[in-house]
Amino acid sequence: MSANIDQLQENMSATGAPLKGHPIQIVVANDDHTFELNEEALEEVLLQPHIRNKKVVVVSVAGAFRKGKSFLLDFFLRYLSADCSPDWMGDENSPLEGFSWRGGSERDTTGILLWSEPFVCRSGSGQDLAVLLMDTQGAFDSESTVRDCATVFALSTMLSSVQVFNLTQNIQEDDLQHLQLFTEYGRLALEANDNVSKPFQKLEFLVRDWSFPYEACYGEAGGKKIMERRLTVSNKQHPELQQLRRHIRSCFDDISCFLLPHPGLKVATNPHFDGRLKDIEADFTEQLQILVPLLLSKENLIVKEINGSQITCQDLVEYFKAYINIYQGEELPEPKSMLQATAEANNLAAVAAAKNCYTKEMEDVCGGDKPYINPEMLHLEHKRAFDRAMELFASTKKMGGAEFSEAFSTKLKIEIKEAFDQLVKHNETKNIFAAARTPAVLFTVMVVSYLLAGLFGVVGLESVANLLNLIMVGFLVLMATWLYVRYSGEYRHVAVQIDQLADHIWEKRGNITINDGQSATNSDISSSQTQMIIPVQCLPYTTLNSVNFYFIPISTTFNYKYC
Ligand SMILES: Nc1nc2c(ncn2[C@@H]2O[C@H](COP(=O)(O)OP(=O)(O)OP(=O)(O)O)[C@@H](O)[C@H]2O)c(=O)[nH]1
Ligand SMILES: [Mg+2]
Repeated sequence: MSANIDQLQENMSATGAPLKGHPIQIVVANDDHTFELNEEALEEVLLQPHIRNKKVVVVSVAGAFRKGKSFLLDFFLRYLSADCSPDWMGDENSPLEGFSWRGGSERDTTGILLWSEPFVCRSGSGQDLAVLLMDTQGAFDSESTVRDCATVFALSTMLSSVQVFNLTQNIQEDDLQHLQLFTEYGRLALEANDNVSKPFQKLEFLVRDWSFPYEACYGEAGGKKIMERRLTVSNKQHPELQQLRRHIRSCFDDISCFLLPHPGLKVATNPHFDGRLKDIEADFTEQLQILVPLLLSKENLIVKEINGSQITCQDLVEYFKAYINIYQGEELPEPKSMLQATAEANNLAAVAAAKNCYTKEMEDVCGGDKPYINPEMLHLEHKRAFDRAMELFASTKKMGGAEFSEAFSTKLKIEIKEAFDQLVKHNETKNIFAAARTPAVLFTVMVVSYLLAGLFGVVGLESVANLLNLIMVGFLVLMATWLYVRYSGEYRHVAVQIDQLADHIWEKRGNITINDGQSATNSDISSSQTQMIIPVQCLPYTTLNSVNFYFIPISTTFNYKYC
């Protein structure tokens, strides 16, 4: 199928004119669900000297798999090969050739293909245009993800001037929903997304096997009737349906519809059918003779436009490269199936409800107007509220199954943990002792420095006394600065630094105890975490030596014992 451009086949078309060229895979679908551009092949097709500077017309056929897309494209090929002559259908015994098509239930076309030889056609205005035919991988086969289908549809819509949306039997609501999803995926990728100009050009709904000609006749007129019915927005419709219709209309400059009859049982069911006209119902070929010129006759050709300017084959190469890059990257959100999107939505709703339950419970315990609560109690309350929230999440009916919900359950746990951390911090700020920690620590250091300075001054160690005085002044400045910042609300980062220093000293509080060398007992040292004991014996006796002095400031820091 993925033939090489070097091996130019020269098939004979049904009209007797040589069918020059072959299908060539431009976008390759890899097994790991990535898409790759075959740049070399693309350039060989589009940079041929006789067409590279010509304006380009790109006609693509896209839609569900196994619905006769490639088969239809081969009739387009016949028409263009016959230079749009009226008897382009040719003789009734020639097999249909060109893009690979076949019967059976398994998918055939993968990725995106172009016909290797663009057709040069003179437009109604006398300009020579290069016409390209694009075949696409069918959507919704069992091997493709939603993302694969959306990527192929979006890429082919972005790169074509006419997108034929191939449907069977009717235009159903799910067809419109998929069209909405796929076009939105394409629109998202386009940078010039101003929501005013329409991103794509012509969309042709092509309904195959139309079985109700008594309701709407085959062809364009019947198609128009059906399309108006399906795409009309009315106030009676649910807003969701209205929005879907507006979205589709806002994506394309022109939308039309064509109803094709069933081609007959030989086409649909005979494994030996090779596309010859004599096996196809006359109704079908008659309508085909109307449809193909509607899309490809010289007067009806639509040049590919991007951002309002017509582009050449050479420009198209660059757009192919740019667009495929977008779909190879991670910047676009993952398009989801309806079930997945719905399951995600109701799991997220369950997470929100459970988190709300937790927040409400905790607000009753330690909300903004509630007083400080003991941290252990707070932890117990948190556990209770957490269990209730998790129970609520588990008991809420959700789509997607237990495995799918697992990720959301983890998300809920993380969110509750974050909320609890915030509550703990908030609770801390309500503790007036904690709030007073910084000034208390600073004040304590000042007083201790002052007392020790006096002590050292008396015994004649002036330099030590001066150093301690300096420390005291330093802490006085810190205290003044801290008070100013707290009062004015300016230079808050300075206050944060001072708080950190105070916290650091606070944390070391239990480690500094001045003792007389005797072993400390619980009764004479209030801090049970004594680790470093500095014997006061190393200090000379002072006037204070007879005073048993425990200096324990508010919420206690240092334990000094002078004997
Ligand atoms: N019922 C019906 N069958 C058709 C029609 N046109 C072609 N077929 C048959 O549909 C089968 C599939 O044709 P293809 O052209 O390979 O279909 P496709 O959409 O390209 O399939 P994939 O490449 O797998 O996406 C063939 O057996 C055709 O004979 C049609 O209008 N109606
Ligand atoms: Mg195909």
